Amino acid sequence: MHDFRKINVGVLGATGTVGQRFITLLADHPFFILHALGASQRSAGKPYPAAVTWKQTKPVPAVVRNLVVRECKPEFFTECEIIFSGLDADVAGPIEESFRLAEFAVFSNAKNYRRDPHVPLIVPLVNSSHMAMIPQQRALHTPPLRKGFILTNANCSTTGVVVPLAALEKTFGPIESCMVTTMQAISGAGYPGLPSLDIMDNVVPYISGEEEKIEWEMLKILGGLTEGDDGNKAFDMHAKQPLRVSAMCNRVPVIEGHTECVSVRFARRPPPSPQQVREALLAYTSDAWTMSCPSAPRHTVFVHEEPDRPQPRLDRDYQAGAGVNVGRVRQCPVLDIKFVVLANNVAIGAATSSILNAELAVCKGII
Ligand SMILES: NC(=O)C1=CN([C@@H]2O[C@H](COP(=O)(O)OP(=O)(O)OC[C@H]3O[C@@H](n4cnc5c(N)ncnc54)[C@H](OP(=O)(O)O)[C@@H]3O)[C@@H](O)[C@H]2O)C=CC1
Ligand SMILES: N[C@@H](CC(=O)OP(=O)(O)O)C(=O)O
Repeated sequence: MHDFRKINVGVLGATGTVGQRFITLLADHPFFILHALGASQRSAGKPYPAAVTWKQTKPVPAVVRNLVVRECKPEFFTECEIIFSGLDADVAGPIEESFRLAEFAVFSNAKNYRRDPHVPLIVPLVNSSHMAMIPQQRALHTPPLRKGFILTNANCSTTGVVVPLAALEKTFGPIESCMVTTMQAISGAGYPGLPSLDIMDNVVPYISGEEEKIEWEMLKILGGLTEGDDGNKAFDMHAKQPLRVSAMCNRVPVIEGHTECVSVRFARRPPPSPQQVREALLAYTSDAWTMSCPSAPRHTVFVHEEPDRPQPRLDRDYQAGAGVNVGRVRQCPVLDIKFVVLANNVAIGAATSSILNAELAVCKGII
């Protein structure tokens, strides 16, 4: 474990589903000190416990009980260096930009900057190397930013798929095709989720914008970084080996934990066997683990052998929801291999990923 000075951090969207998980995970963190909380004007000015509808299984941590919620403006967060954003996407764009321009390191959960060619879209268990884009992002500003940047995590369902796919590509080379069908938990919609009469005893086969996000974000995350002739790194989104992705997204009556059925076809022929795939998933270790990031899971991918696992209620909190669960690895008669993924949408699908991204930035000397 590195010997770092502790860093003051702020959480924007602190009263939301993701914000509450940020607070739970940061309450006693070896690198970070929870220093300031931000939310809307509806909540600003109130002591945190009065502003939030607390829905975590642990009580409101002592470290935030006496914090007063602030408006999400840089001038109210001056003692912080790092900002974690769990803001609603409707407002995240300009607010996160204001913090970047004010020289804060912004680790965002929102979708707003994921497609920006100069913003790293990082799943910390997969592509931390994309942090190499940060100096170029800073240089785009006049004058160049000294410390500020925006770095985003991925959509929670994208995260669940790209972790096993990265493990498989590392061992077997490029994947040509991927079909994914999701069964997404209600908490993915943010508090209060869907009306009970819409989701109880029901499945909703539509989540606005979700399929397009997954189909696009996977290419940026699994793509490489190429050095341009002007020394600028750009994203090479599978230009050489086009990965084709098709996603079908559903909302199901589960509180937390996204389940995803995945089928893949490898470029290499013959493809690997199910047993070879299981071994590659088990052997895969993330940079976050090798760099001793405190929130990194020991098993990046936990492979279940039982025929009826993983299941959200039983498996979503394994390794504090920081790893990804895979089960039912088997031959696919249409593509090559198919399996089931379970990712905790609020942990590795959101807050844990952003915290791991910040831990990696500290371990890499970027902060
Ligand atoms: N839930 C999940 O599983 C995942 C969510 N995400 C993304 O993370 C972000 C947060 O999601 P989630 O926690 O579910 O959303 P919630 O709706 O639960 O929380 C939204 C947060 O944004 C704040 N907010 C709303 N409007 C404003 C404003 N005008 N100014 C400042 N703050 C504002 C709210 O504050 P207030 O309480 O005062 O209204 C609240 O703290 C979203 O972008 C979402 O897409 C990403 C991955 C997974
Ligand atoms: N949209 C996901 C949650 C999420 O990841 O959102 P976004 O891609 O906007 O960060 C869901 O509803 O389950």
